Formats: sequence, C-alpha cells, structure tokens
Amino acid sequence: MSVFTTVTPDDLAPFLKRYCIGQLVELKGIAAGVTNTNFFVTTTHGRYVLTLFETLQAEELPYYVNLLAHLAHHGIASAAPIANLDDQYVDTLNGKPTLLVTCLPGKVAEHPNTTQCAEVGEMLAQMHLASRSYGGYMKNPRGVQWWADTAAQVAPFMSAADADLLRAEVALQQTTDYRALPAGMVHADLFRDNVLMDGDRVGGFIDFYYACNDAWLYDVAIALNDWCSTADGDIDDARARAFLKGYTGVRELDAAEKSAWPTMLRGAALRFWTSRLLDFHKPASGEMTFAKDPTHFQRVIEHHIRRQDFWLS
Ligand SMILES: Nc1ncnc2c1ncn2[C@@H]1O[C@H](COP(=O)(O)OP(=O)(O)OP(=O)(O)O)[C@@H](O)[C@H]1O
Ligand SMILES: N[C@@H](CCO)C(=O)O
Repeated sequence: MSVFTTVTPDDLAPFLKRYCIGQLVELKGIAAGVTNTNFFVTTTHGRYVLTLFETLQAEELPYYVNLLAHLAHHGIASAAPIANLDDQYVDTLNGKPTLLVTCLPGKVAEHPNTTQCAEVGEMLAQMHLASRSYGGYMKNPRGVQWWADTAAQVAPFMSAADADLLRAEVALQQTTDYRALPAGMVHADLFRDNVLMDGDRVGGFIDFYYACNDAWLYDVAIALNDWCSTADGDIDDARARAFLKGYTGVRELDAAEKSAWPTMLRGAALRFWTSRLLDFHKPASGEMTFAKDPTHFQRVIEHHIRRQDFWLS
C-alpha cells in the first residue's frame, strides 16, 4: 500500500483546523498510486483527498496546483484544490508538502467501451481549450532528448533487432519538426488509471504530475495509445474512432496535426517504451513498484508502423 508517510487522526486534527471543511470522521489510506501518499479524508462536510508529496518540493508545486485550480475553475472534471485559512493550497503535514482536493466520483475503467473513450476524448479537448488561459509554463522533462538519452542507456540490455528499432524510432522523432502544431498544457500521462469514470461519464482526470507544455496532439496520441489499445498492443478501431470523434467534436485537428499524426502516435508510444525500459533495466534504488511491461509499447509502435489507416477520415 502506498502510504509512505504515516498520518494519524491526532496528526490531522490541528491540520484540519487550518481549513473550513468540518471535523474529521474517517481517515483512510489509499492503496493505489506509487509516487505520493494519499488519504481519503471524510469530514462532517464531505469527502476529500489529501496528498502528501513524497518527491516534489514545495517550490515545484505551484505549476501543478494552480493548474488544478484553473481547470476546476473552468468546469473540467478534475479535483478542485481546497485553500486553507491563509488562502494557500499547499500546506505541510508531518514534514511533507500537502494538497487537499475534492473527492471525484467514479473508478478506473480497466476495459473501457467506445462511449467512455469518446467521453475521455471530449474532456481532453475541453481541457486543452481551458488551459489556453493558464499562465504557468513547464518544459516537458520527458521530451525527445530524454527519449534519446534513455534509449542510449537501455540499448545495451536489448537484443540487436529491438535496439535497432528503438534507435530508428528515436532518430525518426529527432528529425520530425512538431513546432508548427498547436501547443499548450498537456496532461502527458492520461492513461486509464489516471481517469475516474462515473459509469460512462468522466468523473475526473487525476495525477497531473507529468503535466507540462507541449503539442496538444502529443496528449491525444498518449491517451489514444492507452485507452484504445488491446493487451497485445493492437489498437481497437472502434475505440480509436470513438476517442477521436469525441476529441475533434470539440477541437478539430488542423492540417499540420493531421499530417503529423502517424509519426506522433509512434512518438507517444516511444515515450513510454523508453521510460518502461529504464524502469525495467535500471530501476531507481528504493523503488517500490513492479516495472510495467516495456514490450507492450514496442508492439504499439510496430502496430502503427504496419497500419495504413489512422482513423482520421
Ligand atoms: N480527487 C480524487 N478523488 C477520488 N479518488 C482519488 C482522487 N485522487 C486520487 N484518488 C485515488 O487515489 C489513487 C492514487 O492517486 P494517484 O494515481 O494520483 O497516485 P500518486 O501516487 O499520486 O500518483 P502515481 O499514480 O503517479 O503513482 C487513485 O487511483 C484514485 O483511486
Ligand atoms: N503511465 C505510465 C506510468 C506513469 O508514468 C506507464 O504506464 O508506463
């Protein structure tokens, strides 16, 4: 269970006095998640989620926290941060920076249907539009240069054929110019486990801690590669079409995006092929998780190389 920092009701009582959310009824650790310590905090006013940041420092948090506040302010299905009596979102508990947010409805959809894919596509487009007026800026820490550096580290552990494919994919991305594409804030990790689905509707997007500024099409490709893929790395046509229809119903792709789309799908898969290869071959010391299967994203790339139809017509 991912509770790295222990919090007792006695620890929480003085903390909650700095907020207007009532008295503690129940404090419950959340098992899912591997980066931060999360609790469900039920009070006499309702249910909230308390995060203790284990790696991000207080000075790094404003970009993410103000982004959450901005998106909630625009009606995007995402957790709204709660300010303390000093009007601050970030507080401190047991030596860790904290954030208290509203509890979102729903649960993770492990086997999404076409309606759910369309709803996620639609909300993603709405989020991109809402983020246009967000003033924060964060360079993508896991962009093409990171993929290239990571590929060089992991290639020695791979078969010659797989390493050749990895190097060829990196070279393709390094020689593709995405600068003409519409850009703004992207979630950059909108996998199924980062969305709560309330039936067929989006309960909320969570886990914005890879959010940064990049091409919106990159976000579309990351989400589609996960929401519409099958266990063997194929992309399900019906889900992909539904996802894109949901997205483009809100924001049409322009000509530059349509032309970049096949390459972007491969770039988005390469992002997670490289990060999973790194976690698999060179796990960070003290890491508590099981590395996710890197070969899944190799198969997604191979699938994109093989196919001729990218669901745009
Ligand atoms: N606002 C929220 N409302 C309801 N449940 C939430 C909310 N935020 C988080 N959760 C629950 O907490 C779990 C863990 O959250 P999250 O995935 O953000 O963990 P993390 O450790 O911060 O990040 P990571 O997944 O990158 O390790 C989610 O799977 C979800 O069940
Ligand atoms: N969503 C990522 C993990 C978090 O970045 C993956 O499945 O590899």
